[in-house]
Amino acid sequence: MENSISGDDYIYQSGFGNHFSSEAIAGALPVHQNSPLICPFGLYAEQISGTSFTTPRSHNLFSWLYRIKPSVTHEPFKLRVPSNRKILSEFNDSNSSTNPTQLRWKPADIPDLPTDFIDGLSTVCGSGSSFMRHGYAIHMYTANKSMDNCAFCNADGDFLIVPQQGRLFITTECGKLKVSPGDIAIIPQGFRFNVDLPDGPSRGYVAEIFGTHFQLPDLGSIGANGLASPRDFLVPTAWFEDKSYPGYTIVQKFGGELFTAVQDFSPFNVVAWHGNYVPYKYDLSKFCPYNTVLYDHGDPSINTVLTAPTDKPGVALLDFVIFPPRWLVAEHTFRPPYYHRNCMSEFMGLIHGNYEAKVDGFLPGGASLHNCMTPHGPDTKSYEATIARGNDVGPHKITDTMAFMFESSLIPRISRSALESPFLDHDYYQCWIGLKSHFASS
Ligand SMILES: O=C(O)Cc1cc(O)ccc1O
Ligand SMILES: [Fe+2]
Repeated sequence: MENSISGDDYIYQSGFGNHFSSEAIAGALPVHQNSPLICPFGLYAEQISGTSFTTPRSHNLFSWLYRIKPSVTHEPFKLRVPSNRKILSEFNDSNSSTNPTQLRWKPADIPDLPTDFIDGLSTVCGSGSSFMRHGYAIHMYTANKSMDNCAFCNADGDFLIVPQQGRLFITTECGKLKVSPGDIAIIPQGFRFNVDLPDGPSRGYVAEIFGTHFQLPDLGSIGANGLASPRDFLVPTAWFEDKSYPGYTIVQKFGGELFTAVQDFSPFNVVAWHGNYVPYKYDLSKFCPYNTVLYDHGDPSINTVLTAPTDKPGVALLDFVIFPPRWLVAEHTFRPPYYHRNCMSEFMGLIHGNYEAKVDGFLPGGASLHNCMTPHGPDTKSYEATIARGNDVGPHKITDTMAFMFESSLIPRISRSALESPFLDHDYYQCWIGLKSHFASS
């Protein structure tokens, strides 16, 4: 691949789970070995692992980075003051509550004060613990300024970032990712990255998973093709800067706390790398939805983009599911989502447009949480409108919509800041109160 220092910095390699290689300078990757006595161009070899060394090969994740200075070259980590106390990585009585009520949040305002991606992160809910390597956290962010002279490193888990407003130009140790609303980005545990906000005001959602990584769902009887195609996942190409940066700060999230370490050079000094442990992005409009073509409503699992598994087959730590534009064709069928209570817990967000189960109140940038076994479904207005349209509706395409769900088998606790948020919609329950009995026994 061409060096990206001049010209377009955003050159990608494609494929999910490949073992990639990338050189910003031809010849920078050692040939036939990972740790030569002296690496090409005098670079340092450094490995980053995403799984234990002995994880079976099918799931083993690691990359080799060839860099100008190794990432260890920094002053000691110190607890950052002030830390961002709104970020949680374990969930207990002291920081969060259980709550079976249907919860919904209006879109949060973008702050007036200068706020970067790190300071703008706030945990909504989650379960388990980053220390125990099992669990997840759902955060949201609002930000208005680029990260300046600093890089973020999350030692706790992988980030799946869903921008809703404003593009994110993310520089990683493997290269650069341009992520627009409608795209998602995955930054695996441990990678250093910087988020630049070219559009200013930005808002979005983050699912963080502890102890495992995202994979493509099995397709079962769908066959070999469909849903998210491996070739549509884009991985950066090597990009580096050989610059001294006095006071450059690494902000390391470790056990939910933020630590800082100062160094005098850019962490984006990787001239070449190879491996399968990589940041990547995916454009949700590339998703190829499958669905019912005759009658009834398919379960939302049919729209799974990525899944983070547990040890139990078919039971996800966290599924990332989307509700994209698509044709609805089912006959004599209530086409919106059915009423239901789910043993899994459902956090939903809306990237743009409207969601088919809610006529109003669920807005782009907002969120809802329907916890384990909490009843939910279409609001009164969407139920009545669907019934009023009757049976004879024919094929209909729903457009201008992109809702998504983070669905987990672990029951989330809700953070204090989310429950005390001025954006919490205290009247959410009202959207179902008007559902009338249509029962007629004769
Ligand atoms: O609750 C929701 O809106 C998400 C959802 C959508 C759907 O089509 C079926 C089940 C489900 O949980
Ligand atoms: Fe649901």
